[in-house]
Amino acid sequence: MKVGILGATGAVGQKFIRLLQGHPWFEIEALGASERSAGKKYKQAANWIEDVVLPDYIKEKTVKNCDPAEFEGVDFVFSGLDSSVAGEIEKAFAEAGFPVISNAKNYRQDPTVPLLVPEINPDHIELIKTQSFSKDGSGWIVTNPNCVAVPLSLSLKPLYDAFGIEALILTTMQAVSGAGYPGVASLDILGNVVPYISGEEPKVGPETRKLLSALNGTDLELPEFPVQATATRVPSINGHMISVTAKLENPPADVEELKAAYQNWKNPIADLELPFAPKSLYKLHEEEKYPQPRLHADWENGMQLHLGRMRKAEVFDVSFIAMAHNTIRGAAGGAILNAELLVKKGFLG
Ligand SMILES: NC(=O)C1=CN([C@@H]2O[C@H](COP(=O)(O)OP(=O)(O)OC[C@H]3O[C@@H](n4cnc5c(N)ncnc54)[C@H](OP(=O)(O)O)[C@@H]3O)[C@@H](O)[C@H]2O)C=CC1
Ligand SMILES: N[C@@H](CC(=O)OP(=O)(O)O)C(=O)O
Repeated sequence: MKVGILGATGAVGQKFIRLLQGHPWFEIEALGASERSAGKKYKQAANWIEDVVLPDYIKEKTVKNCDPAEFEGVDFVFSGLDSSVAGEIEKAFAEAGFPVISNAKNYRQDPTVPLLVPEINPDHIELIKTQSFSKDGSGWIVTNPNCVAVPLSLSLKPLYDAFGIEALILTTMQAVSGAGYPGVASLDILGNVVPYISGEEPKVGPETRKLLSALNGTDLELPEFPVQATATRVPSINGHMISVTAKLENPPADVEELKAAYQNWKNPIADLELPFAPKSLYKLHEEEKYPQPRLHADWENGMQLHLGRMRKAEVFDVSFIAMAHNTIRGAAGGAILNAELLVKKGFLG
């Protein structure tokens, strides 16, 4: 299938370009960005920050405006657009009949738009049928969650299914790549921790509850557990780490029962053979000093969810660490996996 990338010059857009090299189903046809970039060769428009060589055929592509009329012949688009413009542009593409698979936050809480992590809520893609962006239904939007909500929800899903969740307290340790490029000023982050990320904390609870909700007909039945989140920026490059403490409805008797919840959990996409799905979704680290972003974020091509420090908690019931690559599992890689699921389920192609 021929794909377009909106926001192709940005940090997430570049990750899409890198990850789509050699993809067995998807081929990059068109690259879009702002009017500052449109009309230039990609090599002139983008400041390439990936640590691989920029492919020749991408270097020489002319960047387009993010105008649906310029994307004729493209089967669907990935969006890594800045959220200040993603709302209008993604809507225009959906209205023009393009499926849009977005990283941006704008449509995540729209009740007709799936907020999708294939291993958690693949059934939510049915919501696409309730969308009315295009008259014939050919244009629609699917979003992937915030790069904290992805590892958090993946870490919670087996616990939610086995024990139920009553409340969460968590602190994030978010890598600098999450802030895009040039991102956080070096004088703020080198040898330092910044205890606040603007706009981050209010997204964590609502996105996690939407991901874990049950689809009843065309309605999502949202769980009600409260989430107390503190978002901090730390000087790691890739890999968002979260310290989670959970109050559960029916807590496990011991740590072994807690770990067994992950080992016994059935992954709903395990048999679909999606190219970007990690072979083993959960890596439960037994060493107390793991997981670590620098050592583990790239495992399984950046798509694995790392868990560690599983323990009974003195406050609430259980505590653990969750960690995943923020721009791969939490952004471009997650969006590619979403597209693969949508192909397999007959929504794309
Ligand atoms: N970084 C991360 O870890 C994550 C990011 N996201 C989300 O993904 C999106 C992109 O993030 P990131 O790549 O870091 O951001 P960047 O700022 O690096 O990139 C933004 C992109 O949007 C384009 N753009 C900006 N203004 C316009 C416009 N008026 N019209 C068309 N295109 C425009 C830019 O083009 P140009 O170069 O021409 O200005 C660029 O391609 C955001 O919504 C972000 O919240 C989601 C999850 C994780
Ligand atoms: N805010 C996140 C990245 C991000 O862009 O999030 P969102 O997709 O929810 O806007 C971070 O700083 O690490």
